[in-house]
Amino acid sequence: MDGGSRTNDVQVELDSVEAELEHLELQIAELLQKQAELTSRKNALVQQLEEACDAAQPSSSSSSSSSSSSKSSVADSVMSTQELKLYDGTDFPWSKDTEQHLKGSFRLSKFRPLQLRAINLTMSGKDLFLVMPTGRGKSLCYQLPAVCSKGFTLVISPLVSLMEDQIMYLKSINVSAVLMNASCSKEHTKAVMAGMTDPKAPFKLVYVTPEKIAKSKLLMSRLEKAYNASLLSRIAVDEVHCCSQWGHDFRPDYKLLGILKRQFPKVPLLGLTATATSSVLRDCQKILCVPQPIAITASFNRPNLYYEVRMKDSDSDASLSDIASLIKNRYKDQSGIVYVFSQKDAEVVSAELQKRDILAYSYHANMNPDDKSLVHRKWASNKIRVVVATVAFGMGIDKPDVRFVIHHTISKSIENYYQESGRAGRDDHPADCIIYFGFPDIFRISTMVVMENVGQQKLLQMVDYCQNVDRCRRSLMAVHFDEVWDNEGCNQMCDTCRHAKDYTTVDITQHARQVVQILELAASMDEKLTPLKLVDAWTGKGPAKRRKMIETTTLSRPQAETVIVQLLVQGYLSEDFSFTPYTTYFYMKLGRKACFLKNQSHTLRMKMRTKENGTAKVRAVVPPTPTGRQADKDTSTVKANEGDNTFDPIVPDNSCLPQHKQKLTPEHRNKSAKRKLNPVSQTDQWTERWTDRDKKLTDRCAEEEDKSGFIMSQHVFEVDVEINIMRNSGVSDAQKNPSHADKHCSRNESTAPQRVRQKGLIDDTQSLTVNSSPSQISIISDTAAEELCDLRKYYSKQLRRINYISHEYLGQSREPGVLACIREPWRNLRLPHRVKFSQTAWSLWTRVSGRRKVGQTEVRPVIHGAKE
Ligand SMILES: Nc1ncnc2c1ncn2[C@H]1C[C@H](O)[C@@H](COP(=O)(O)OP(=O)(O)OP(=O)(O)O)O1
Repeated sequence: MDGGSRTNDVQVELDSVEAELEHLELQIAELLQKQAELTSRKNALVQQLEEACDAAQPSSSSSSSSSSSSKSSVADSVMSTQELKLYDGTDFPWSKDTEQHLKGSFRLSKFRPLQLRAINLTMSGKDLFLVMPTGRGKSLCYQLPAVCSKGFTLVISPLVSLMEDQIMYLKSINVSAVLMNASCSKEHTKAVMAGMTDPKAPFKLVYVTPEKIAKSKLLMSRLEKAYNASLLSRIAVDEVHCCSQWGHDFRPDYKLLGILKRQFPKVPLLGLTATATSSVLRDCQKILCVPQPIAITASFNRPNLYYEVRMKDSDSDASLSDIASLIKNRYKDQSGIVYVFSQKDAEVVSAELQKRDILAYSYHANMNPDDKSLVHRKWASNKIRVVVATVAFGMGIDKPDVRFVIHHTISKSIENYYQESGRAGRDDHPADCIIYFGFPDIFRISTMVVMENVGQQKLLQMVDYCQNVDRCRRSLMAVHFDEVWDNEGCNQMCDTCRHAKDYTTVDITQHARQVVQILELAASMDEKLTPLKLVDAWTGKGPAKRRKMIETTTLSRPQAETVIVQLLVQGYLSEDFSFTPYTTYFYMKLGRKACFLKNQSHTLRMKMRTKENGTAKVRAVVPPTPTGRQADKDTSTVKANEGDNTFDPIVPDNSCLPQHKQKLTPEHRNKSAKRKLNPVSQTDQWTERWTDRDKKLTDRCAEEEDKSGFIMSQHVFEVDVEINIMRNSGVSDAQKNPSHADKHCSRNESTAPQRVRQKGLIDDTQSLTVNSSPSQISIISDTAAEELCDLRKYYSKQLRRINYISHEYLGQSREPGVLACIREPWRNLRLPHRVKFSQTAWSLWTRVSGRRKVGQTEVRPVIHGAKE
């Protein structure tokens, strides 16, 4: 057996092993997915069973209302549900006192679910993590115990404004509380420090920032004294999720709070948060050095909130008009927040709403504090109805009658969304939470969170929440917050439950394959596509040359975007980032599951909205009646984002295949004739076309290398190639001094987009001779040099290839033209598997020639594929 055939055999076996491995990976992924589904189902069933057993056992607890809305995770190992229920009782030594202060000091008639349990647990000296939805009354769980205990409670809170709000409130109910932060006067700090060790306890709560704990040794020594005198009664860590890097608001100084439990082990610690998954809680437990905390997690559910996602119109004016129409009709005279992505957006959107006769003010971190507090006060007193705000308007906003929270741009994570939207309906009356979900917004946020630990992952979860019309919005949140959820619990208070009949499942396998094909093609051309370019390419926009090379889709642009988002969320596509000193670029690339699409049996489905909304009668949120119930009225007829949030059904048969823009070769015609005789399945056709394409590319390369000039055969592409020609007369200075031009050309190799034009080194009018061995010399005309330098700045890597390939490709040609050459060709240039120089040259030329008009004299050989 000769060397050649042995290599061949090895290659064949390698291909077969690779194919088998790919198949196995597919099976493994599918099995893993199945395993995840079953595990989640199993957990749900186990939990149901446990709850059934608990219910069957006699309970000594006096309160049952709270238990149904809670679950415990970290607590499981420490206390059984049964034991926990004991803490719902009112027969503790402190029960009378707490009851009295609840009504007397705090002027509240009764506890909300889980408040009593949390208070009893912390009063018993237990360490506790309390996860309770925003606005449910977590603060009471440490404020009331503080009032009922000897000494003072240390409260660690992330925001000074939040502390100030609380202190103002506590003062209004005659509970003494102080705060200490970096901007407090020396006298104030001294007085607070002294008060900490005063047995008369001049204050019941001391609020500090985590930074203060981390930085002030004096404070630690005072705390130690207070601890030794048994005056440090409790430590409350508000927004405890800030400890964990996996939480959505990680604050480095929270990581240092472990010192508290290490120094004061006997003091009960109470961590509070509205949003923390069990893994975040475990992280917090470790960071805070709490050996065996009890976790009480209230249901995340806010039954009075209606959740809705609307597709955002690509025309920003249209989406703003839609928001304005909602505010003026559905939420007439009611209070609300419009959350936006950036400070600039806050200003633009508020100005646009004002133009539409809505009294909306902007609010963002960059405003001066007086302006911020003015906006806050005016809004709180209903002098203005709408605040258009960034996330800076978040923690500590406690207006009870917020009837709507509209997200002009999606939040960066589900946790963030939950908190932001949770500002609505704190008075327990109905309120709406609406997101405007726009395709480009995903990538705006993506570049912002790229540096965050799990920023991308969290953003994709948020995108999934918006895109997914398969499941109740509450159930998606429940999964996120590790809560077992029964869909019935939604009570039609989300758009997917309310419009369930308007959705249908469609097969998007073929569409997915087209997208993958475009990205593969782009990769083979060493080109990166931004999400918008990808949609452009797929929907038939962009350079004519590219359109001819790909299968464009018949889907509308919003549908195409929906499919791409789905592929991204499901891992068929993934993100690729490129950093420059000035900005971050976001590109799409194939995801880990893209290879599955080559498997004929692999199908991909998604639910889409099929029914046109038309002029929708929408529920008008009317001010609550005195009984707290809100009447649902079909009074206002609003054009509810007409047509935007609906999709035509994507027909899951061959009719959805896009038109082929490629010219049919005789060979293709034969093939299609054969197909008519022997029909193959759609997937077969695809696979055939796919492998056909790969093979053709390889074949074409081989042929190209064999032949001189621009003769293409057996290829379906039709490409215009422009070549810069310099006339054959004389040798330039540059030619005599190759290094000169070389230097000129390679001076700036930065890939950062710059548009500095280079001054010519060579006279434009000079004519150059093409050397038979171009890689040995540097010939370059002024114009070509300028062109190359300019292009190099964009595509330095590709240009190296162009330069080199130009000579490989054009050097032997009979054409007297050469674009440029470089002294040292990139001998180690690594091209993707099976991609040859000529092929790469071809694609680069195609692209570059589409982008730039080069040179003084142009030859435009039109190469028609498939013309032998
Ligand atoms: N038992 C109760 N009965 C009636 N109102 C209550 C009760 N407990 C608290 N509240 C009110 C006080 C506040 O106006 C409002 C929200 O309480 P608060 O403690 O600020 O919520 P929270 O701390 O859970 O929200 P956030 O996560 O936004 O900080 O609820």
